Amino acid sequence: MKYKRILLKLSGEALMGENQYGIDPKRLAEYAEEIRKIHEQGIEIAIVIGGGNIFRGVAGASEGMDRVQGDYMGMLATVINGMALQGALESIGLLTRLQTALKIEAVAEPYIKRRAVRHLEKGRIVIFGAGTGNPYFTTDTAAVLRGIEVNADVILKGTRVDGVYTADPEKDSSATKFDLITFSEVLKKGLNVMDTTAFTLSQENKLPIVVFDMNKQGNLLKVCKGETIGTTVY
Ligand SMILES: Nc1ncnc2c1ncn2[C@@H]1O[C@H](COP(=O)(O)OP(=O)(O)OP(=O)(O)O)[C@@H](O)[C@H]1O
Ligand SMILES: O=c1ccn([C@@H]2O[C@H](COP(=O)(O)O)[C@@H](O)[C@H]2O)c(=O)[nH]1
Repeated sequence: MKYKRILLKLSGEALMGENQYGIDPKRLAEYAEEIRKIHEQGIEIAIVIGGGNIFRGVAGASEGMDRVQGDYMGMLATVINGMALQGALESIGLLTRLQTALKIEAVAEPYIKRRAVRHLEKGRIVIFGAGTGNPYFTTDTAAVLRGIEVNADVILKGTRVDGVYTADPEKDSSATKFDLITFSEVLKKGLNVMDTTAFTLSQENKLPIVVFDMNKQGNLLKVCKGETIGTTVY
């Protein structure tokens, strides 16, 4: 395997599956199965999951809600997704821990870096919920932050697009995909597959990101084997 320890970023929106809102149990089960395949290869797995299938602070703010209030709601949405993923992983026999940046002690451990690392060393899958715990951030940035903190080898951004394109492929059908691109180019060209803060933090800490299609069976394992899947940002 190419990586010993990974930080997997899963899109909240992707959890909707074919639905318009919420969590599709079928999609959740598929993701759990993909994660099981890499776990059995001995890879240490930390996960950050988004909340876009439930709530985003900017969406609330655009309808008159206080932005900070909305952001905390978004962070709580990521905890709901984290709990759902935890349930799906445990139902197929994987050991997990959910740690949250906001204290919700009845359902999760508080985020403690040293403890997270110990869980990883013991082969437990660690899910980080509630993003960074601060408003005005995203779970992409949280993924890079936690990736750096637990010393992951790479950020694997599993999403519904199969890489970084010259423009948003969902809006521009003539956009073409990069196999490899530098952080500087991504930032200079304003490619928005992740937010600028996430890319900058990764660049400063020399932590590569692989953007790949998580909805294609076997892709996660292929990325971990080092096959050329998606786009590597370095
Ligand atoms: N240059 C680009 N290359 C590839 N994707 C791009 C680009 N610009 C914008 N995108 C968009 O980036 C998005 C990445 O998907 P993703 O589901 O991870 O978004 P997200 O907002 O982080 O999700 P969530 O908040 O639910 O976790 C896609 O919707 C894709 O269309
Ligand atoms: O560190 C963080 C992470 C997230 N938020 C809020 O949660 C939502 C959902 O996260 P996505 O990354 O968009 O999936 C986000 O829109 C923010 O409102 C946050 O405030 N801080």
